[in-house]
Amino acid sequence: MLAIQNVSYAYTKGKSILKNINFNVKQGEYVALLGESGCGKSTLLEIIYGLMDLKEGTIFYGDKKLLGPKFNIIPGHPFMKYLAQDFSLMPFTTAAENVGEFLSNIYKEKKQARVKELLEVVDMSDFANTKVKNLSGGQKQRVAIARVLAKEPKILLLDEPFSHIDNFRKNNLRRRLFTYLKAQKISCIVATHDSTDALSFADTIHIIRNTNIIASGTPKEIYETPNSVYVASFFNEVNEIPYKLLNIQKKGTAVLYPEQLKIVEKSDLKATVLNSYFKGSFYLIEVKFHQQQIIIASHKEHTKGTLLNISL
Ligand SMILES: Nc1ncnc2c1ncn2[C@@H]1O[C@H](COP(=O)(O)OP(=O)(O)OP(=O)(O)O)[C@@H](O)[C@H]1O
Repeated sequence: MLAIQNVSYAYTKGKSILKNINFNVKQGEYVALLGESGCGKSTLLEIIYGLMDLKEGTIFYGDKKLLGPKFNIIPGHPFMKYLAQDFSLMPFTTAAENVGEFLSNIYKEKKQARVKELLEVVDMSDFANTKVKNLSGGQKQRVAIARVLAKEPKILLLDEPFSHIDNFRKNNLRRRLFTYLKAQKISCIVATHDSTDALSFADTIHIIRNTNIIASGTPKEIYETPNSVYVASFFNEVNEIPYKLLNIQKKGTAVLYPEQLKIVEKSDLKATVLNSYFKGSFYLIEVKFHQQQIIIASHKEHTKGTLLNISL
């Protein structure tokens, strides 16, 4: 449906932000772009939306080549909506008016029903008649999400869509929004730092580093077989332990999440407890293993100085 082919970009000559980016997005697919701050996620969304002219690379929507502002008087495309980090709302009108701004006034009842439906998706029905300037940051963000959905885009580009929303609401909102998008077969590309956005909901994750996509796959593939510490560290704490310290006859270093190390009754591998951190349903135990500090998940707390037997 959407094909991003060999896209490269530099704001200033000789300083590449993105190099040879390639990926496809199918109808109804949710693609997450994950990467550290400044790696070019927003730039890529802006390019896809048509806010920048490309010197290298092409973007196709089906057979149609998408062009930048040089060729489009009004940048952007009718089938695609982009939610930037600044929301772009009208502060002096109500949440409902913002959501309905681009909907036709000819069919008033239809418009009202659509606005109501979308405010329900983002759990903002109670604030329908509140002026946007009187809403909190998170509430504004929810109105902005409803607004980009109003005209039933085929593709949605979301830049850190839940960054202002507290955890209590975030999980609920994510479930509602992504269920809605799947049901409507709306494709979406989300730029995020938040691993939950990606792990729990995305169909495909692309991880960007130093101008390139360095890992792509389903959330399960990327989580279970990360190709580097950078990739793994988006999802969890990570330990890098030389194989020889784990008594494994292999060159190199193992990349292990805390839950991949176990505390057992007996083992040749000994570690001394430095700290226990309560994480709600489990503890993270920081231990000294040889000269290294590593982190192990445990269902119970361990007191400082305890000698633990550990294994893989
Ligand atoms: N208009 C611009 N002119 C020049 N450089 C820019 C411009 N916009 C962004 N940059 C630079 O391009 C790089 C990528 O920025 P971008 O906003 O795409 O990153 P990001 O991954 O979305 O970051 P974040 O997660 O912090 O939002 C950064 O080094 C940034 O300083």
